[in-house]
Amino acid sequence: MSAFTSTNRFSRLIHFDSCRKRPLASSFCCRLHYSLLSSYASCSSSSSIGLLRVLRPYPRRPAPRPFFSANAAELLPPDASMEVVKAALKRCSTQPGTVAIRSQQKSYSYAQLLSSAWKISNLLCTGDLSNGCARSMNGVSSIAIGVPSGKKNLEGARIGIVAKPSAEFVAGVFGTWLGGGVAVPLAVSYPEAELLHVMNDSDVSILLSTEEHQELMKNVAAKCGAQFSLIPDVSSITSDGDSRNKLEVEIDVETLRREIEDSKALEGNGDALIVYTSGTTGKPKGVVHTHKSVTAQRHGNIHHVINFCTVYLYIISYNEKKFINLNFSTLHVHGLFNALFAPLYAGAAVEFMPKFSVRGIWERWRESYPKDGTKVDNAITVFTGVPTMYTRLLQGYEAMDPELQATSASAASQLRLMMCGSSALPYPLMKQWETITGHRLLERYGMTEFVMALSNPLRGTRKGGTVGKPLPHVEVKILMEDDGGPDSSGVGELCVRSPSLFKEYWKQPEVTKESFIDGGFFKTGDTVKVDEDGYYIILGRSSADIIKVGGYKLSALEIESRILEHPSVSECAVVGVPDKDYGEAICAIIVPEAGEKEKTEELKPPLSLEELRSWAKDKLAPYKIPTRLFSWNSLPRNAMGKVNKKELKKLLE
Ligand SMILES: Nc1ncnc2c1ncn2[C@@H]1O[C@H](COP(=O)(O)OP(=O)(O)OP(=O)(O)O)[C@@H](O)[C@H]1O
Repeated sequence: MSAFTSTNRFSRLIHFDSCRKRPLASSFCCRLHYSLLSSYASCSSSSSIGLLRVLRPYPRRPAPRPFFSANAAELLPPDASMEVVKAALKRCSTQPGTVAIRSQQKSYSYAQLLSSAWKISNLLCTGDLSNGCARSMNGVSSIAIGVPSGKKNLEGARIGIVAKPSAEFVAGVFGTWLGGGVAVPLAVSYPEAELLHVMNDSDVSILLSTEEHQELMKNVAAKCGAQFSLIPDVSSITSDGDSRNKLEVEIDVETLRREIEDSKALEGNGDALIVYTSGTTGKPKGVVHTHKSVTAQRHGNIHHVINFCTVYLYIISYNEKKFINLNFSTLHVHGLFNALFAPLYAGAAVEFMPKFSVRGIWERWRESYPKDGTKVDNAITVFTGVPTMYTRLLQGYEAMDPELQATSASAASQLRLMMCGSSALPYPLMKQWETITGHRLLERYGMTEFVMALSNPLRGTRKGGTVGKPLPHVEVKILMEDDGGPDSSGVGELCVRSPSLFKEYWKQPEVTKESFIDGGFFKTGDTVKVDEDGYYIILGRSSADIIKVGGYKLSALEIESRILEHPSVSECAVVGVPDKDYGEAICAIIVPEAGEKEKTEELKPPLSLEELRSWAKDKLAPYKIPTRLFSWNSLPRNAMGKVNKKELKKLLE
């Protein structure tokens, strides 16, 4: 451990790395009360938790030793995004038929994916429609663009990609990279105003999309002065590969490999992606990720790809080599890096479900592991989601009849790994999921700006209410709120330095500059502390989740997690609202359990403030108990399932 004082004399920076344990005793400063985890320490895994009224527990999985696999870093390749393409190319040479993507009953091999990407890249660069790759659909030519004269490739031009999660989406991204462009994934579901904001902000010059969105997207492209083109369909194994003989396929793959390698398209210098933040704390910002980060060079052999590969490297070293990962979103880093690039890099197949469907997921798990306990070919083995997805899946489970519950729980228990991230996983939700499926969710902490930084271990103790420890090569500091002395609360803003850090906020040099402190550490804006075992506890966004009541600073996430234990509460958000006496008052907004809603008479809320306060008396300190309560039918959430608390506060005004 090393501790040092920052340039701000009121702050103190505490420096950790992944190998070290907790730096300071975090005794509580008298008027700072953060105790997200400590309050759980006394919870048994059974009846005291209201939400745990669940059936058939599965045995806990054995939790063996090391926190992070020691040799993970040695396996990491030297640059980021393009490394995924290189790995795909290698795989298509050595195992041409290996499935990369499954979507809507079709399978696409690594070779088919790359072949399409290569065509897209050529067409983006040359505008050549004569090579037979581009098709004409309803009078709209696919890829009819070409780079401006005098340029050898796209030279960093931004290529917007609007497609549901599909082989075409992946081919569009890979094709953009091979052509030297910067991919800007855009959501089909964005309202037009938001699409226009992102397109204009990132100066998208070419918009790629698929046939089903072409009318809307042509319009959007025209409004932004961008060119529009369709992404050619990627041929699938059933429609193409099966009908040709093995030798023919192998010759094609070899030619493709040579062409791509000879073209130097794989060098991949410069910017690779612009991903927009969720906009939970403000307008979405364009986060620029590079192929090869400056940090990676500075660190010599430490590689940018680490974050999205690390988890999969663990899995690889675990036992079997074949995984199928279920993915619904390619818009944010969780879906894009963790559930797409990482598994493709690792040689897994990614199965896309066009949109999140509770029934569809349970069905897919039951199909994967049918009643008799057997596992089918192409069974889903890995699942990663945001907490709201697990809440919805639980609601779906509760609505099933007992027989279906039994087969569903049994199927889910047979997946190899279930992960959770992107927002706080409430402890009651984690426990309930574990009771039903036997999986203790592997919770991680990440951000658009660095993908992943902290993680509970694949093998080892996964501590509820914490996000584990820094991943290998990730360094973190806490910018302390107090003087960091012996009575310090240990609470402060988390700062991260990692080979995977983004390069900049697109066209926002000032904001970029302000986001870093000396030494290249990025200020996350999250308030954290470290527990006695060195596990990090996220107390919440400093700007939205830390409520200032009188002299106390309280974590909204802690209070939410407690309220969720109430048997009548299905969802909950806690915010601070202005209060003339105390500065802020604690306001809880709950969504009642479905059954409770039905039981409730029209005018009587399912849970009154008095009932909540009296129930919470022995669960929360008096100053943490809400003084205002609203019961709503749903909480406003963004595409990532996150509650935008700034917007929520406006609704309460
Ligand atoms: N496991 C986790 N537990 C608690 N919070 C988490 C976890 N993982 C991510 N987060 C929260 O999500 C944030 C990162 O999400 P993202 O990059 O999408 O930005 P956002 O905060 O949702 O949007 P914006 O930056 O536009 O406000 C983190 O800063 C943190 O607040």
